[in-house]
Amino acid sequence: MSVKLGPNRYGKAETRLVHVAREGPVHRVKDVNVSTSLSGDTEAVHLTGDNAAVLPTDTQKNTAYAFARKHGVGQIEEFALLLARHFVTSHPSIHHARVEIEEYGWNRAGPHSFVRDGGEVRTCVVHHDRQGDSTVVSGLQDLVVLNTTGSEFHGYIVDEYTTLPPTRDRVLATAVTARWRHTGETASYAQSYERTRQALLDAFAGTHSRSLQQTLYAMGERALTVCPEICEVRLALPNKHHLVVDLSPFGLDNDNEVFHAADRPYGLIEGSVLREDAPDARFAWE
Ligand SMILES: O=c1[nH]c(=O)c2[nH]c(=O)[nH]c2[nH]1
Repeated sequence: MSVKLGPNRYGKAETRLVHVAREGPVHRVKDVNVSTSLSGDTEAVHLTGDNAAVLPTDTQKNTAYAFARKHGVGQIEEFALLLARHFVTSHPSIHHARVEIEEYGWNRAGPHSFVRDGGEVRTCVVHHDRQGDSTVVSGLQDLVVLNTTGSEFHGYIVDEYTTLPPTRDRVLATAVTARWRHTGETASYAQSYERTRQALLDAFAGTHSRSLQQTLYAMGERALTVCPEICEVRLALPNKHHLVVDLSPFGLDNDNEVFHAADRPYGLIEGSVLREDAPDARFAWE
C-alpha cells in the first residue's frame, strides 16, 4: 500500500484573551478568542516523529498573550495580521499562518465597569504566507434580526409532499452570519466593520422580501455598494420560522399576531455575492 501525507495544519484553538487598557482611570476592554494555525515543513513530524520544525501550540498561545501585552489589542484584523506575519517570518519551517479571532463586545457601564453586549460576535480570519501575501476576511455572527411584515413567500414548486401554505405577509427572522473579503489593505477596519454591518441591517430592514434568498442577495449587494474596500460577501441566514398559532379552538382569530417561534428545523439560506471583477480569493476562505 502506498500512502502519502495530505494537507495538514496545527495550532492552538480558542485562546481566550482579555486585554484591559489602563490608560488613566477610564479603562477599555478587548475580549477575544484567538485561534492560530500553521503549516509548512510538517512532513517529518508526521512521518518520523521529528519535532524539529514544530512551533508548539503552547508557544503559539503564549505568543498571543505576549503580543497583547506588547502591542495591545486594537482592531482584531490588525492583531491577527501581526501574529500571522510574526509566525511566518520568525521560523523558516513555517510557510503559512492562519489566524482567526472572535471578539465579544462589552458596553461601558462606568469608568471600569462593563456590560456584555448581546449575542453578536465580530470575527476575522487572516492568512499570511511566505511570499508575503495576506488575505483578510472580516465578519459577524449571531446578529439576530426580525421584520414583522414586508415578507412574502409564494409561487414555489408544489408537489405531492408540499403542505406549506403560500403567504403574502409573514414574520421574517434570522441570525445573520456574514463574512466579507477585503480586496487589499483596508485603512480602517473599525469604520469598514461599522459600514458593512449597517449596510446589512439597512438592506434587511429595507427590502420587501419575496424570499430570504432575495433578502440575502440584497444584503450582499448593499454591503458591496457602500463598502468599496470589500469584494465579496458570504452570508448564512437561518430562517427562524415564526408559525401562526391556530387559536380557533379557543374561539379566537389570529391575524398574524401570535406566533410559535420554532427552534428547529430551520431553513438555511447560504450564498455569496461578489463583484464581477473580484480578484481570486486564493486561501482567504480556508
Ligand atoms: O424565504 C424562504 N425561502 C425558502 O426557500 C423557503 N422554503 C420554505 O419552506 N420557506 C421558505 N422561505
